[in-house]
Amino acid sequence: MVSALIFDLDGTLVDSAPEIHAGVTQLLAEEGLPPLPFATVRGFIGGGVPTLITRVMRALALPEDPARHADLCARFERRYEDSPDDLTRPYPGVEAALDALDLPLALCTNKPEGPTRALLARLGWSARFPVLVCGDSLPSRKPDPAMLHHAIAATGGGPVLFVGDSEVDAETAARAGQPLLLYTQGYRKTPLADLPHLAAFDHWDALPALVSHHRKGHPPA
Ligand SMILES: O=C(O)COP(=O)(O)O
Ligand SMILES: [Mg+2]
Repeated sequence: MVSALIFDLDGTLVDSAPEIHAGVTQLLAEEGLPPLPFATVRGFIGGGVPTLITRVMRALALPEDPARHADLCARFERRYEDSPDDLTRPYPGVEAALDALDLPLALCTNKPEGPTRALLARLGWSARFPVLVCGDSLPSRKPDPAMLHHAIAATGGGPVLFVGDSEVDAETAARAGQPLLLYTQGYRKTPLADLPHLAAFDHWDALPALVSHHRKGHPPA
């Protein structure tokens, strides 16, 4: 019997790619560097801010420089938390689906805690997720399974269903031995068939019934 639902955030509950692209674009402009295409930056989302900045630096063939990387991460995160563009929106049907679920909900996101809390407050979602495990909550980030293990422990020990959108989420679920419900409209680049998952869904309207179907038997991942 499933006792909690654990959600990824970016690309799963919300489309944050326009905001992340705007932040990267401003950062690059401040550095006197050209912008990267939207689709390129969207494809860099999923591993957290340090991974995003590493990918941006590589895409522009910038030399590996840990001090510059740290500086760019810090500046990106400051802007991310302030969200001057306010471009991030829930995917269609998310709020109704969350309202319909009668299980404890938690977030397990590689987005840092500051921007996560600020976004939840802007969306009026702060009370929805009593448990938050964010990209800077623990020494490691997804796909290391520690974040998911932490979220499971904090929601009563499981069993859980993990809901995510990306290669990172599929690897995290597999390494944690947990079943994944895969949202197909996020930032995944790999064909669905190549990612381990219990079930997939294209629209949030389908999620409550999917959860009802899987919560009783809790089939193995
Ligand atoms: O911040 C990211 O890169 C991704 O965050 P997510 O784990 O919520 O998809
Ligand atoms: Mg995601």
